Amino acid sequence: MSAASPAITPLPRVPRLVSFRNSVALAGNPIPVMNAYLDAYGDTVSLYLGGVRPMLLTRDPGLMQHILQRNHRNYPKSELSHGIARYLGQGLLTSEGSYWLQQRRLIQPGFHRQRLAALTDLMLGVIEESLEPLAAQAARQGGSVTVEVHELMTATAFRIMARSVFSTSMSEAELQRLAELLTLNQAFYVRTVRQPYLRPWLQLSGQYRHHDRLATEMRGLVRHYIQQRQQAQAAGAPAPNDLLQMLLDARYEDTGEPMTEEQVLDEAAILLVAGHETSANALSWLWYLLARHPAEAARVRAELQAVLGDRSPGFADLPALPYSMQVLQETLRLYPPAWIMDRVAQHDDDYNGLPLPKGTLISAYVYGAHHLPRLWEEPEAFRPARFGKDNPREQPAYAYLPFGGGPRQCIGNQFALTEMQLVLLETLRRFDVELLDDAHPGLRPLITLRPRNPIRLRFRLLRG
Ligand code: HEM
Repeated sequence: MSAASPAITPLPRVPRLVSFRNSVALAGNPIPVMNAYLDAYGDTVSLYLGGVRPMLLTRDPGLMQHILQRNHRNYPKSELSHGIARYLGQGLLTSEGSYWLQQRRLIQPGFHRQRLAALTDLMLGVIEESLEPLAAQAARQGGSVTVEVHELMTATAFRIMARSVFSTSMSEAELQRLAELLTLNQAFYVRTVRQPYLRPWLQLSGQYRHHDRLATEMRGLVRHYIQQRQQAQAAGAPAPNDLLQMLLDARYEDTGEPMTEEQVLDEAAILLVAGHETSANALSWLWYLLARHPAEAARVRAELQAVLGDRSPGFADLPALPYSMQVLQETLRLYPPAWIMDRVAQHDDDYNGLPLPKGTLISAYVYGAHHLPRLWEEPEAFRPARFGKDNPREQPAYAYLPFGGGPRQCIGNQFALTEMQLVLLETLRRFDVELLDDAHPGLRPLITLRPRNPIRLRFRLLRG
């Protein structure tokens, strides 16, 4: 087959009846269903989402690169991604075309290294606030405390994000309500996508209206913080160095104008959502893996002791702690929070002989590529050494894409890696982390890949 004129290859198709029969299983946990389809039919397969919506599912790195990078102009996000805008607004994550590009150009500089370095202290403060009560409780209880790690990491990552955006601490009740509203709407949205046949009933039973009200409440909470900031500044308060200030200070290159309050609200809400749940899930899986693999935890601790001695890490220390980064990279391979991404063909196209007619919905199955035995030796094994400098990567481009790829790659990837590295190091400086329950927590793939069941671990104080 020549690269210039590849033969047209008919795409394997999961029969519609099989798609429909599996739609309930797919709604519960799509990962085993998708794996089974791809194992049976090949790396790219066509199926019916919920037995209704035709879709092309792929774990082929080449095709993923084609839609995300090489020919990205032809592949905007699909209605699956845009639909969430109903609950989140039109921010970077949900917008498209020239509006997206203008916003990306405006916001990208806000994530430069100096800002990240400036946010490090704030992150360390939040981590300290999360760990200190646990250390105190462990000390009272003879040296250890039981932790449900997904809850702890969600609260920590949410606080890090909320403080990075808004600086001033929100009340605990507001934080919790905000997190709850985001979770409720996300779960509802995913249900409407995976079980489209339920939509008429959800409409009739007032579920859509209810969730619209929750979205209004969420926006109200965020708006309150924006207005508070504007009032403080009008009264001459100094400007904090946080992401909200970055959004308020940003000026469009062509007009010199700032964003409207609605735009700032949309972008702030998107940062909160995109930035906390992804990291929270990655960190939860990280603790599960390290508790399962104490030798790996010991290796991270040895590295941090050698580099930091007894002190906390600063931003400048992080590059000197490569093994902690490898542990994160391997966690993101095994449990990529953004486990699937969707795009839709705007015009007729083809890839390596595979016709991709206008309107084709394509799901880039990141989890599938990260677990493909053809690409990864013993793909289910937790082996941070894979990402070592001395271990040349053998995978093709786009075999590993926890932060996506192409122009819509995650804007917060450095932010996330910094935050996660700090959580990892600060926790291991204080605690040994032990597994309480041998069972795998299971997967709950919503928009992000959560653990299905609680992950209960024992945090044992290292000193005192
Ligand atoms: C482990 C943590 C994270 C993971 C795995 C992750 C993953 C991703 C992925 C895969 C995309 C691309 C989605 C697509 O192309 O369809 C994305 C986009 C995005 N992420 Fe992240 N993310 C993480 C953390 C963060 C953080 C901390 C922030 C904010 C501080 C953030 C903000 C965003 C935004 C705004 C976008 C949309 C960018 C655009 O379309 O221009 N993410 N993220």
